[in-house]
Amino acid sequence: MHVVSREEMRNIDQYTITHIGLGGPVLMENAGRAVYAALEPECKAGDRICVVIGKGNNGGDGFVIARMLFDSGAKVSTWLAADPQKISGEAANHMRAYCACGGTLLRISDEPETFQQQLDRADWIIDALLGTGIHGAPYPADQQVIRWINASKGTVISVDLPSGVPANGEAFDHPAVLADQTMTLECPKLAQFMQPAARHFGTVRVLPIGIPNKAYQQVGVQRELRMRSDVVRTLPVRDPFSHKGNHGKGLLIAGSKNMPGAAFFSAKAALRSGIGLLKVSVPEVIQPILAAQLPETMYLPRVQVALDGASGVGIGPGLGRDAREEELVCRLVEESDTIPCVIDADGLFHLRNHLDLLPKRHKPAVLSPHPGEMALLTHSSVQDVERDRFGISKAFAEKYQVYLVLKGKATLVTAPDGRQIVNPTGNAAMAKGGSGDVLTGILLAFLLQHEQMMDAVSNAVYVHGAAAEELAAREHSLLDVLASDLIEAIPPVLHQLYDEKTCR
Ligand SMILES: NC(=O)C1=CN([C@@H]2O[C@H](COP(=O)(O)OP(=O)(O)OC[C@H]3O[C@@H](n4cnc5c(N)ncnc54)[C@H](OP(=O)(O)O)[C@@H]3O)[C@@H](O)[C@H]2O)[C@@H](O)CC1
Ligand SMILES: Nc1ncnc2c1ncn2[C@@H]1O[C@H](COP(=O)(O)OP(=O)(O)O)[C@@H](O)[C@H]1O
Ligand SMILES: [K+]
Repeated sequence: MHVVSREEMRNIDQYTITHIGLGGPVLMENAGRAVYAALEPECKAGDRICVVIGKGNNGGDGFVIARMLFDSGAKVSTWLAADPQKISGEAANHMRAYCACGGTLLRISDEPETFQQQLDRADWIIDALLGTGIHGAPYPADQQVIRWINASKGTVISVDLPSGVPANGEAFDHPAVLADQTMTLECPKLAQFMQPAARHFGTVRVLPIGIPNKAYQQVGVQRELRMRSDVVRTLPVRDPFSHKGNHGKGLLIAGSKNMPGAAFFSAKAALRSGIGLLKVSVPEVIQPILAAQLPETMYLPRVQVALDGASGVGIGPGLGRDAREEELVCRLVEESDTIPCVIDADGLFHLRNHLDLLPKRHKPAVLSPHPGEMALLTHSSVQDVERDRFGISKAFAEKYQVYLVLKGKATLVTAPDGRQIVNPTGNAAMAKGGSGDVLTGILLAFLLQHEQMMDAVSNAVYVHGAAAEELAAREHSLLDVLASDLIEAIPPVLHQLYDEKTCR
């Protein structure tokens, strides 16, 4: 499923209308019909529904929804936030169709008190005020309508976008609808994955409105939301005659005296994610503790680190920040030139002054910063990173020729050629020290078992988040999940995914 910017969505609509010949009224009819079909099973007989309509095409969708509700005998009141004379194009066609079917239009500016009363009594409020077309802050009259909607008690369903939210997710401080549910038309917009916009969406449903694939190809959309079916399709299949050497010989350089756990989490996650052989390089002082906890791996004293036949390397979790480690990180990034290399945490800290090593590699490295580390790598602030996750990731991945995993809610994976995949899994239970170390291990293991690096990285991020969801869905709350619990939830997640693979 594609993820689009405002401009891409407009071009896709335009291509569909002009070159494919599906007219604007058809798409609008499809959009309104899709929202109605999603809403109808949730409404009880006698529920009061208030449809709030703006001047543009988002309002046009609202007319279609109002018409279908009216025709079905629902208790619908339809409120216009604009002058009907100023409504034009497809929206005007659908306004006329609504009226021709016998529907009544009320203007908010004529009867603001009645509007507020009806909003207060409504079980459902359909927000079709503003969609992707808004520029800047909503006009003052619309801001007032938005405040009234937000003060209402009914369930607010936003059509396409919560009104007032900029589709590209730019930071804003003006009023915007706080939806309970957003029925996104055709495909998710960037705003759904960015702060502060994302908080306005409530739960999201994506409703297809019949845009053909050709339109996406023509516009050249390079962003996708990872679907479960993509993960199931691309997970590696084990050859029944395989042996441990076929599933990767990983070398993990992690952990220090004060952070032995980081090495443990990454190593155990790699083993749980299918790696064939794993060697962990830690300072000698912590080796006995780790060896007792994790007897499945081999150990290599930190002072003797060498690739020594490894087919993939993971560097960084809990590594430490001394000059010795900086040298080690640089050496390994250079020496592991032709094999997968995952760099995280302290590895990124050291690498920040040696980024020029990255584009020289034959096999692109995988970097997995959280927003703080990304700010360090780009000499910017966390706010700068969060303001433009998509743009900053793309520029960095292309410039340094790396796979970049920008972590957070909706972790974003970017390939060296600029393709981007948004991850849908995960929850706030992962907001705890050690979660990232688990991801490093899954990444290393998956890179050694997948054909395509983009699949390996995206599937690792998906499984990592799905493990947290699995825990929260069963015996855990969002408060009590530990990094070690995440590792123990990898098996049920993989079990389920492989089950789905064999069912196909
Ligand atoms: N065929 C299609 O393309 C399809 C589109 N679809 C639907 O259309 C939506 C996009 O429609 P859109 O482009 O008309 O924009 P929309 O969000 O309704 O409002 C823009 C209007 O608001 C105005 N306005 C501007 N800035 C403003 C502000 N700050 N505060 C207040 N008002 C402001 C501006 O007028 P202006 O004031 O600039 O004259 C303009 O008239 C999209 O989200 C989806 O729901 C679907 O039906 C599928 C087919
Ligand atoms: N609120 C959240 N929703 C979804 N995922 C989250 C959330 N908070 C953290 N995560 C995930 O948890 C992991 C945390 O990684 P990181 O910050 O590197 O942790 P650490 O360095 O402590 O191990 C990342 O994969 C991130 O995407
Ligand atoms: K809307």
